[in-house]
Parts: sequence; structure tokens; C-alpha cells
Amino acid sequence: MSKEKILEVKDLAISFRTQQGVLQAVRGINFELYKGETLAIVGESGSGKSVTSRAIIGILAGNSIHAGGSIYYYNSGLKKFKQEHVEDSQGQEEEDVIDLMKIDEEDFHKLRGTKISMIFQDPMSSLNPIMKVGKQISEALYLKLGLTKEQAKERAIELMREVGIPEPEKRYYSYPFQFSGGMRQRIVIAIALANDAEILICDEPTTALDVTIQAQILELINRIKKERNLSIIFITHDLGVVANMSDRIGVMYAGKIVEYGTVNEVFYQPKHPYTWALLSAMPDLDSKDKLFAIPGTPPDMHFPPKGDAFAARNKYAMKIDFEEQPPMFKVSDTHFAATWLLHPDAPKMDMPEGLKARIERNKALTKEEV
Ligand SMILES: Nc1ncnc2c1ncn2[C@@H]1O[C@H](COP(=O)(O)OP(=O)(O)OP(=O)(O)O)[C@@H](O)[C@H]1O
Repeated sequence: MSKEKILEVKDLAISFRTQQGVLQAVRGINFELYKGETLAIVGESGSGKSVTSRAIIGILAGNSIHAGGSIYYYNSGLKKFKQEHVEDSQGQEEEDVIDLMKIDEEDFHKLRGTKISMIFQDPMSSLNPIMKVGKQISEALYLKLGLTKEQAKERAIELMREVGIPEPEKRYYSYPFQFSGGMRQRIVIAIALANDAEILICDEPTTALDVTIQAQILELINRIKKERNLSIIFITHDLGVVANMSDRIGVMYAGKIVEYGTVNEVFYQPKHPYTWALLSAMPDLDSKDKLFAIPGTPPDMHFPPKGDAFAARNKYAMKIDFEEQPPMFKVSDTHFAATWLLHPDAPKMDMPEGLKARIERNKALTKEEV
């Protein structure tokens, strides 16, 4: 995997004005995205995954407040900016970095739907219901890449073939409602490819599909990622989906990233009790154990807790968890977790025995498959 950074989310904070006051949806998150990698962001409903991805693509709701932080896009070719965090190192003035939270509408239009594309759970939300799908793909090519109408049509048919639409010459003239959910999601992917996107944000793209179709769409996303060196942000509440298709995972809880690391680190050496809970709640075909449900509910983000937001649901919580927010502790060069359990003075606490046994079983299974 190349290590060319394409995106850097820095101390990003997004709130919303609501009738009950200000809701703090994203509370200072940090992550990087590299070229050609898939970063999964997982967490329960309401943890701030969608708000994060909507901030990146610039489609936050009107009542949102940019409470702080930046989203740096590297080498967009759009402009040369000098940003605070790169000022002091030598030669950085030359770097092409833009802050997506600061650029104007016109520049954002050049990026959204072109360099950055998004696939949603419901493909209909990205498609025009009364326009033939072929036209929707070729329009992207025609408007944004300056091809002639004939060239655009030819290319659109090629793209339909590339994403696995059978008989693309014929289906070019069909309307979205004439396709199944899985096929519609393929059309949305074809539009993203038509735009030559560099970053593809997938927000629960397979949640509404049945399992077989889900696997096919995941396979397609994986294939185009490899073929085009795409960078993917994959948002899901389902850890099972990302196990086989992400390079790194960020676990979100109550508007913060509480743990991130490579897929192996998060699956095999999880450190945050919330990650333990998420992993324990994953259905496991080989286990006869009763499925673990995470007790309690996430906090009301109008009044985020003072300490570790997971403390109230965490049976391993210590006094300090209710009083002070834990910093990100480094586990390895690629693995970090925000839990006081990693403080050198904390009592030695390992993951639950049941989870440890599951992990060992899964490791053994993976070895068998190799
Ligand atoms: N326009 C809005 N106005 C008020 N609150 C909002 C708005 N959009 C999102 N929120 C709130 O922000 C928080 C984070 O929402 P977000 O959609 O990012 O969660 P999520 O992790 O993506 O969950 P889901 O999987 O359900 O989409 C939630 O509490 C949500 O209710």
C-alpha cells in the first residue's frame, strides 16, 4: 500500500442547532486517508459517522455549525494554500493543500461529485428517478470531462459493463426504477467512476441489500479500488462487513474516534472497551454463545458526558472515566485508543475471556483459509 496522504481530518468538530439546544455530533476527530486504501469508520447509530462523511463532501444540513477543525485535501490540483499546520516545516509552501472546511462554494463544486463521490444506503437518493440511467452516467462525462455526446455515451456503456450491468447497450435506456437495488447501486458506482473520483465515500452502501447482493457490491467496490487506486471511506455499523475489505478501521463513539488501527490490530488486539463490546456483539457463525448486546444507550449529545462517553455502559470503567476524557494512547505506530485502561498506572485489564476465545477461534479459521 502506498503511503501518499490524500485527506487529513484534523480536530474536526460539528454541532447542530436544535430545539433542545446545541447537539455536539462530532467532537474533535482526527484521521488520515491514504491513496489506494480503505478506511472503515464503524460505530453505533448516532455516533457521528455520517456527519463526518457529509462534512467531507460538503453536504451538511443547514442547521450545522462548524465548531472547529479542518479537512485537508492534498494535491487536489485546485489551489495552492498555505495552512497553519504545514507552515513551519521547510519547503511546505509548495505543497498543494486545501481545507475543505474553508474553500468557497465554487471550488467545492469542482471537488464534490468529481474528485470526491459518495454512495449512500439508498441509491435512489443519488439518482434522478425520471432520467434514463445511461444519460445520468454520460452527463457526468459530458459536463465534467468535456467529451462529445457520442464519446460520452460510448464511455458510459463501457462503465456500465465495468460495474457489471448485463447488456449495457440496452440497459442504457432504462430508468432507475427498472433496476434492482443492487443494480442501482452499481449505477451509482458507475457515475462515481465517470467522474474519475479519487475518494469514494460509501455510507452503509449495502445495508439495504440482501446478503448475496451485498457481497457482490463489496467485491465490486474492492475491485475498482484496486484497479483505480481509489481511496475509500467505508461507513458502517457492521464490523462484519469491513473485516475483509478495509486496511484500517476507526471506531467512533459519541462523536469521537475511540480507537483506530489496522484491521488486524482492531480485530485481534482491540484495546477500548467499546471496541470489545462491538466485537462481542458481532454474530459469530461458529459460536454457540448467546449474542452479546451492548447494555444501555449512547448519551444525549446535547449534554455529552464529562469523561469517557462510554463509561456509563462500560463495566470496566474506573473513577477517572467519569471525570476526565482519556487522551489517545499509542499502542503501536499504527494503533491508538482513547481509554484510561492504557494509562501506565491503570490496573492491568484484559479483554473479556469470551471475546478472547472468539478471537483465537477466528485467527485459527483465518489460518485454515490461507
Ligand atoms: N441536521 C441535524 N440536526 C440535528 N441533529 C443532527 C442532524 N444531523 C445529524 N444529527 C445528529 O448528529 C448525531 C450524529 O449523527 P450521524 O448521522 O452522523 O450518526 P451515524 O453514526 O452516521 O448514525 P447512523 O448510522 O444512524 O446514520 C446524531 O445524534 C444525530 O441525531
